[in-house]
Amino acid sequence: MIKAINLTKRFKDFTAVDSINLLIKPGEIYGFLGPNGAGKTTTIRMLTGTLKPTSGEVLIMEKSYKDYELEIKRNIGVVPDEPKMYENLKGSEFIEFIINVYKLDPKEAYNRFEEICEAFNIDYINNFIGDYSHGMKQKLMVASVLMRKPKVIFLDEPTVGLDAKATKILKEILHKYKEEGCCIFLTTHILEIAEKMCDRIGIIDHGRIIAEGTLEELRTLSKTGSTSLEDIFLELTGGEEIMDIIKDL
Ligand SMILES: Nc1ncnc2c1ncn2[C@@H]1O[C@H](COP(=O)(O)OP(=O)(O)OP(=O)(O)O)[C@@H](O)[C@H]1O
Repeated sequence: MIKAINLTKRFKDFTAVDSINLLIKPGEIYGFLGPNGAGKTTTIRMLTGTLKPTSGEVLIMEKSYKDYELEIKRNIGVVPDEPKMYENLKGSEFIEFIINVYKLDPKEAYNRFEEICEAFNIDYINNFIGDYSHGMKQKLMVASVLMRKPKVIFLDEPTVGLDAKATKILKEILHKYKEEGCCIFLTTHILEIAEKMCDRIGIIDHGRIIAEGTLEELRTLSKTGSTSLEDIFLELTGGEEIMDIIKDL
């Protein structure tokens, strides 16, 4: 469902994403991890058609953005790291806008939206988005994507700003969608989320995928025999040295 072939992005002479390959299937939750600045958001932006790769190719449901941009965009849902919404719209107007843009059946969409609002405690859609907190915007953005039930969902740091209950609900909904055959690609710094939710994990560092596999497969890469994703992540990305520095502080 999601395929990246030698995907590369250069900003002038800096290579942010360096020839990465991905293959993510229906019914799979793929966690994309990496230190700050590793290339996660740049990758998501290329996978979702908002940033043109320098070279390489992205295929979503075996189609490329070059030839099928609109069709792909109708079938994917994107929760960006910063929820960008029109601040002078009310939440209800934003939802109406989404229903119109995606030509959704209004009755069906509103029914689903209401259910999601109940689950996420969204009771503020008659207020202006400009007055929402980051978490309130994030919940509305997540709801506007889930309402459409897209076949492929990309989430960049989806739990940032969400409270514990909303995080739990999001995890449950994503699990349900995965069971129904949806393909989910998410980035997170919360390794516990990756550990518990993801079928496979890819670790990117300096623009290159340095490890990929199930949690079991990643555990075999640990030189110290550790089974915790946090230890494996730090081993692979050089974070262990930092622990030595902290000891000396
Ligand atoms: N438009 C841009 N112009 C120049 N450099 C950029 C641009 N966008 C991203 N970069 C650089 O590309 C690298 C990867 O950035 P990216 O946002 O993909 O990292 P990330 O893994 O998502 O990081 P974080 O976990 O901190 O969000 C960084 O060094 C960043 O400064």
